[in-house]
Amino acid sequence: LLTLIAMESSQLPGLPEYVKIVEVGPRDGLQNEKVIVPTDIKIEFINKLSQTGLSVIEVTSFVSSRWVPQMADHTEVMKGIRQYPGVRYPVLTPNLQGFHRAVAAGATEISVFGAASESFSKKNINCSIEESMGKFEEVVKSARHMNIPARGYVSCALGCPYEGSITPQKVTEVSKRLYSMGCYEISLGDTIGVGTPGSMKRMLESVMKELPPGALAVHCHDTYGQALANILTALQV
Ligand SMILES: CC(C)(COP(=O)([O-])OP(=O)([O-])OC[C@H]1O[C@@H](n2cnc3c(N)ncnc32)[C@H](O)[C@@H]1OP(=O)([O-])[O-])[C@@H](O)C(=O)NCCC(=O)NCCSC(=O)C[C@@](C)(O)CC(=O)[O-]
Repeated sequence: LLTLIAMESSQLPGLPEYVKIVEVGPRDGLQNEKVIVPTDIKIEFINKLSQTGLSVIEVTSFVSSRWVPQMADHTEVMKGIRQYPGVRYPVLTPNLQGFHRAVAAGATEISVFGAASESFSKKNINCSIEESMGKFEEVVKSARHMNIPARGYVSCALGCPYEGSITPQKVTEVSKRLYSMGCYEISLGDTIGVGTPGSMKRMLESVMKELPPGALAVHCHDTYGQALANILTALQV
């Protein structure tokens, strides 16, 4: 699982010179594993990732353990990892409760996570898109007061497991709200991997009418083997 953001333009036509990788394995990779991975193994995994040259590693989620049991040890993981110089360790925070717990555990960067699909928002974080924006406003405002950078995810940017197609306009609208409230980077998630190079291009062209390309990332799941093609397209748009 990779989240990529292209920076600057390259000598090669259509390809960027530099690509930022946000490693999300310890969080997104593990969150759906049925067997609970022991905390010390997670810590060792993250410490090893830190030694690979990655500059951003998403560590865990400060969510409800009833909803995501695999992330119940968020505080122990956050406190237990070795934080290497030059590496950032963001965590997911859906609301103020999660944010305060994350900060208490030593988090110095956070992400809020919304959706462009009403049904997905309800199933994932138990509230409507509108309600989620209110919660995220509170989190991002508190983060800004503490000089903690905030990212924003938009799930279902290329399709929803419950609603099917999602319009690029809806993705643009949600992205714009997250950016306007102070998220420095918006990660557009192909949550169920149904995107194609064509739908990726259409969605990004819409979002890029409202947001600077440098503030955009893509988060591609490889469910149908399309992630690399979709990422390549995103780098070229
Ligand atoms: C958001 C909630 C918490 C709302 O859950 P809720 O049940 O609506 O929350 P609530 O405010 O009504 O409170 C109910 C109980 O939850 C507790 N609670 C309330 N907030 C927290 C918190 N932060 N941490 C721990 N506990 C919390 C709260 O204290 C209370 O406890 P009780 O009084 O009943 O004992 C819940 O729906 C949840 O935890 N959802 C998790 C969703 C999740 O982690 N999904 C996976 C990540 S998103 C993703 O994978 C997509 C992404 C990012 O990768 C991009 C892509 O691929 O598209």
